[in-house]
Amino acid sequence: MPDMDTSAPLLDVSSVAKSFTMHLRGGLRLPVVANVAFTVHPGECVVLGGPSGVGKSSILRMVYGNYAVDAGQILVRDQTTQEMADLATGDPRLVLDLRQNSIGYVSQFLRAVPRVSALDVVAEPLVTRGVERNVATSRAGEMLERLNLPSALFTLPPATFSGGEKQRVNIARGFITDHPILLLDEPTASLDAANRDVVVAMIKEKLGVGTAILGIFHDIPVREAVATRIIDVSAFSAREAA
Ligand SMILES: Nc1ncnc2c1ncn2[C@@H]1O[C@H](COP(=O)(O)OP(=O)(O)OP(=O)(O)O)[C@@H](O)[C@H]1O
Repeated sequence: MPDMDTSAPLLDVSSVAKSFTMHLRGGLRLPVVANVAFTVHPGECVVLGGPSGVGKSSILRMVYGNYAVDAGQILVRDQTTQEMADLATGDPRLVLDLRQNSIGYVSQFLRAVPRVSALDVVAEPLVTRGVERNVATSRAGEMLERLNLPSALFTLPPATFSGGEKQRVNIARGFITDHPILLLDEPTASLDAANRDVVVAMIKEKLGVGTAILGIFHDIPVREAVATRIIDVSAFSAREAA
């Protein structure tokens, strides 16, 4: 594998703009952000800050390829080739490849799949990467134990779990792989103090091994504990500029 160049960014966003078109409102265009530009280097935790509605989640979703961009580049270091690949203009296949190897995402809410146990939900990203199922399941169990999920829940589907239990399953699933870039959308929003501390420790471990993290953290103590840099997304607001 090529050496990791720690001075080079893993994520390089430039000139990104996004507006939403409201088709049910006669095609009204709602500008959200423009000229979004930042980089994230190995071992950095860059936090997107700023008031509600300013575009933080939209930026995270564009970086994961969930929202199309109107303009700009989202360069992601491809773990396989070590080249920068433009996720903003790439085809869906490139987006899926990057998600498999290079960029992970912990959304705010778990998308519960009926009848799949919590253990299997967490183990699945490892299994799809070729890890033997029993090894993946045992790793998943360790992650869930660390996050204090009662072991009686391990074999149950998370659909009926509490908000905080679902969120812990989601975090375990997002942290079980070693993607070099990790996107976190308020991973501690529904957690109690003890579990928040576990997640903060898990984030710091990721940073320690050179993972580049981009996240949204409304919880101020968590943000202060993990952020290496805070970007005020108001600076990219397309509404103020309009
Ligand atoms: N799919 C969508 N369709 C239309 N408008 C959207 C869509 N997603 C977001 N928006 C609008 O874009 C703006 C930015 O939303 P976004 O969720 O990115 O803000 P945020 O900074 O993450 O807010 P919060 O801190 O409240 O979560 C909001 O005005 C929102 O209504």
